Amino acid sequence: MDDNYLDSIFEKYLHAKKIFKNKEVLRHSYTPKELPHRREQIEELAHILVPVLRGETPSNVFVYGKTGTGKTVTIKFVTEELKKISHKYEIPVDVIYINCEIVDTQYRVLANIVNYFKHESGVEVPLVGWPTDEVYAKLKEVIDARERFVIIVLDEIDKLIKKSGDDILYSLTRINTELSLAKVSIIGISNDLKFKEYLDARVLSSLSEEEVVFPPYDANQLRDILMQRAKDAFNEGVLDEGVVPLCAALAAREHGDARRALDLLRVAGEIAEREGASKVTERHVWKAQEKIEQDTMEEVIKTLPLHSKVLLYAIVLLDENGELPANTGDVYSVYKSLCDHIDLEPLTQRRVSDLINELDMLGIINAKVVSKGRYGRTKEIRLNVTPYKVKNIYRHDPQLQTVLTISMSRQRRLL
Ligand SMILES: Nc1ncnc2c1ncn2[C@@H]1O[C@H](COP(=O)(O)OP(=O)(O)OP(=O)(O)O)[C@@H](O)[C@H]1O
Repeated sequence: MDDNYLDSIFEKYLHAKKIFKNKEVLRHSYTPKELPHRREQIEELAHILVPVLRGETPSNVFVYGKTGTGKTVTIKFVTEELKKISHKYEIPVDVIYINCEIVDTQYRVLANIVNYFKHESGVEVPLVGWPTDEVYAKLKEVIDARERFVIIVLDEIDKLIKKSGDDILYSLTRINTELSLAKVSIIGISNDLKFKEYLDARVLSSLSEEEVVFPPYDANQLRDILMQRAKDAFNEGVLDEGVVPLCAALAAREHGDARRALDLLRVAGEIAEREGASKVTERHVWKAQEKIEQDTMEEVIKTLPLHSKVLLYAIVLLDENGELPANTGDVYSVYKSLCDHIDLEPLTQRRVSDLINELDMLGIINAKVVSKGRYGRTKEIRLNVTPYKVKNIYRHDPQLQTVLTISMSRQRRLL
């Protein structure tokens, strides 16, 4: 390789203006000192929690809003402030934050709460193994060891309820009647309002004694949020004027998601940095948008349930064979042959039709209903991603190994 060529690359990066001052500021885990456009929600939450400072139990709260509307960051911000001020008033407050996407069973939630106090109580519940009743009994014992307020934040509470039912909420929302010293309140956070349908009426009414709604941000609000973070994240003068407004406008179009807006800004900066550019421009934002969309789609395809994966693979085979658009019946028969091939009990055609709608909603395929005159209506199914891409994503998927090893000629015979 030409030495001069490498030299010039090193020179280019060495002399490139540094884009980021502190990239951490743009990460999801960073809690900013100010939260523009969340004043109303902060005040509502403070109003709900203030009884703590008077020695009274605050109501349970249900917090609802679409993804990226600042629910988690606002709750963390308000509970941190509450801890500070209650310290001043010498009122012991513990805030236990649990992400139910990760901690998604009744046992694990209870164990997490007990283990939060392990330094004080000396009790540590193992990840599995104890009878749930025993963990619950231990939880009451450690919490009630002294007078205090315990606020349990259950983030993504819908995931927990869908997986493990609402028994846990039934116990936790009633726990105060079984305690003599401590007082417990629950803050449940969700971006899926429909999950309330899964709750028993009594559980629902005690969980949502209070409700705080987080509306999506509009483009102007996102712009303020980005401006405030950009100040600390980027070096002065490196952001072209149109960059922040474009990130804000693109994220507003998506449903006002601040996380998406921050990702766009960060990825645009990273792309500019990699190019050795001295400024982040709108072109970098468009590239960032493309990259994020690709990454998201990949993740969605990777994490589909098994039957949807097999179904998608059937559509890929039809595409490779030049047989798209196909109707539900055609897709079903290839799906069924693939299931037989890997010893998987096929779902009914009706259920598969639902899965087709889901893949359509996720944007992976396009299923358009077309009228066939007096023969009724049918769906025309097309693939929205390249077959190569799907195959590449599934190449290392252990669940699909048997399907992937079907030879080309065999695949043709399945069709
Ligand atoms: N008003 C705001 N000011 C500054 N940053 C914000 C604001 N709102 C949201 N953010 C930032 O946007 C990102 C997403 O926010 P957060 O995680 O709180 O959203 P969420 O509503 O809990 O979303 P999800 O339901 O997907 O968990 C975080 O990085 C957060 O710091």
